[in-house]
Amino acid sequence: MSAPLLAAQGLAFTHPGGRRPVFEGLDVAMHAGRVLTILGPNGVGKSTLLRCLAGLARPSTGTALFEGTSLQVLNDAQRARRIAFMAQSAVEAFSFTVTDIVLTGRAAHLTLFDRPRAADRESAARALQRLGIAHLAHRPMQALSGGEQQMVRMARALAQNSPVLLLDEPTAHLDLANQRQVLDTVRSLAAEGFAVGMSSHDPSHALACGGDVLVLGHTRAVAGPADEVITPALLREAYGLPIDILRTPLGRDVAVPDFGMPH
Ligand SMILES: Nc1ncnc2c1ncn2[C@@H]1O[C@H](COP(=O)(O)OP(=O)(O)OP(=O)(O)O)[C@@H](O)[C@H]1O
Repeated sequence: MSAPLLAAQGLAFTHPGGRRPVFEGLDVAMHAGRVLTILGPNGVGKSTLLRCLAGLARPSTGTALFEGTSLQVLNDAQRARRIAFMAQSAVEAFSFTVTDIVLTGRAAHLTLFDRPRAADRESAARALQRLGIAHLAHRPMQALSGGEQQMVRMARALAQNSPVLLLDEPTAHLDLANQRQVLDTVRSLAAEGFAVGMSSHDPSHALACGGDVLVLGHTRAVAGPADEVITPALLREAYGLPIDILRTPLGRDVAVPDFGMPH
């Protein structure tokens, strides 16, 4: 396989004043044309890791490298031209329209005094189209549902057109069809050569995207190709309940947790 676009070795992160590291000794490699899905229970450190990989949080040990260059030596615009990051939640300037919000994803391609050009507007429109939300373009962000806002924030990350995309729970708040839309988009971005990293609470998403997976557990992290690493035993270890891997009539492997049964 080619050299990774984004890589980190021996990464550790401890919150200021924190007694224990959130994680330590983590190795991560993201390749062009491949998806990396980060799985693991609540609070295990998925968002923290994504923020370290995006250069938005400073690891206590190790550093993330984009094509061998430490993110720490890049300024905000240089970093944003390499890595687009979608946070799990964000406070938006709600009076803006959806198009205005998506256009902010183009900021790294503009100087302080530039107004968005036709090409920036086209990028924004393409990102909305791609996620099937072009009809929302002129709506005020304020008037959208939580799931619609989430799709808009993903469109903003797409409009940034950076070779690495890091998406923190891009399927949170979404109905099943919109989860499918996001997964289709993630797969097609990888097919176009982007390196896409995302966190998820659903191991089926990692199986559906293929590529690599990093399963963060409270005692260890396991990484490798999704179809090899994701086993019922590892999922049980990570989440603490029985989880089967079943094949659907369409031949897709899905992870099915045992949620118990009615009394
Ligand atoms: N500012 C902070 N100070 C101290 N600890 C924090 C702070 N922010 C987060 N944490 C802790 O860091 C750990 C990792 O949090 P993080 O948000 O990365 O987990 P996560 O795996 O993304 O969780 P979730 O699946 O619930 O979104 C958690 O135990 C959390 O309580």
